[in-house]
Amino acid sequence: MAKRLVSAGDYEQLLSKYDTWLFDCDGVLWQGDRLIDGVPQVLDLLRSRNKKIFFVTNNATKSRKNYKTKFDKLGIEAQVDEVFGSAYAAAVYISSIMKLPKEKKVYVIGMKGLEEELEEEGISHLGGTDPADNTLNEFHLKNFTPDPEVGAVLCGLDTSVNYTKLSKAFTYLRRNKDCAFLATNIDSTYPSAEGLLPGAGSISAPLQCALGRSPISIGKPAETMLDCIRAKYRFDPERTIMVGDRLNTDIEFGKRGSLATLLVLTGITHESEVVGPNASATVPDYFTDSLGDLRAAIP
Ligand SMILES: O=C(O)[C@H](O)[C@H](O)COP(=O)(O)O
Ligand SMILES: [Mg+2]
Repeated sequence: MAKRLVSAGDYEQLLSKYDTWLFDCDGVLWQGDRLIDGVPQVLDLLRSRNKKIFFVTNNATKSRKNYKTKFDKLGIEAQVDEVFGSAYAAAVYISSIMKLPKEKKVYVIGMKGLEEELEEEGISHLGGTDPADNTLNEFHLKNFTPDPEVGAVLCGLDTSVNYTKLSKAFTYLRRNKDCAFLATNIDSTYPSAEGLLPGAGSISAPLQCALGRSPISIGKPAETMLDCIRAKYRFDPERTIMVGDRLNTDIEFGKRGSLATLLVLTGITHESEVVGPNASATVPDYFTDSLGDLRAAIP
């Protein structure tokens, strides 16, 4: 049963109980570029109490460096090394887990930040922001010569997705059974400042439909990102809490990592999915309306 946090005492108890705080970004810190009220003050409070903070986002449109720029612009103290995004996790997965040979390439449906993380890991890529792929011209197979070195297709949130990119990715995957089908994440929707939009899962879904096969999804709830944090930092899972807005990614991710979980209602999930007759089977340990509520614990 999820415990709703209501009093200053409830928030103070959370602060005392957990030393490491993992924050989802979209729907928790912000909606699009609109900062959620009280977030900077709560993060400052945690830092003043010497808490370790990490940002763990499935949003693959930005690299860790891009996120540092966004944090700076929004007036939130954050270091690049505290940011773990699904773009970074995908690059690490391809280089260190899949061990894609260096001569092989990745066909990308995604944005600049994803390409930057692949480049940081020394992974060759094509597609993505290439102007030749970002066209609304008709696509004809007779005009397409697939690159024989493509060994994986990687799909992330791409606000410029089109038939050419989907057709090239489809052709790579259909013609080469050894070509890996990867997704940075499969979130169905994206919580923009003005409301929900199709998420990364809705970008790879057409390929899933056309191919009859699902991608390997690297972001939350998969443990890849937690493995990336574990590879760099030591933390006690019993004194670590994951704060998120989506039950089937953030809260499931926390549970799989044996972390405590706090759900906030400023993103995807509604209270009726947490308590009552229609509650989801994936129940957080705690929930509250907004991360900003923790200001109540500020002396
Ligand atoms: O569609 C997506 O990629 C996601 O909605 C998204 O961007 C989630 O980001 P997060 O909530 O993990 O920060
Ligand atoms: Mg979120």
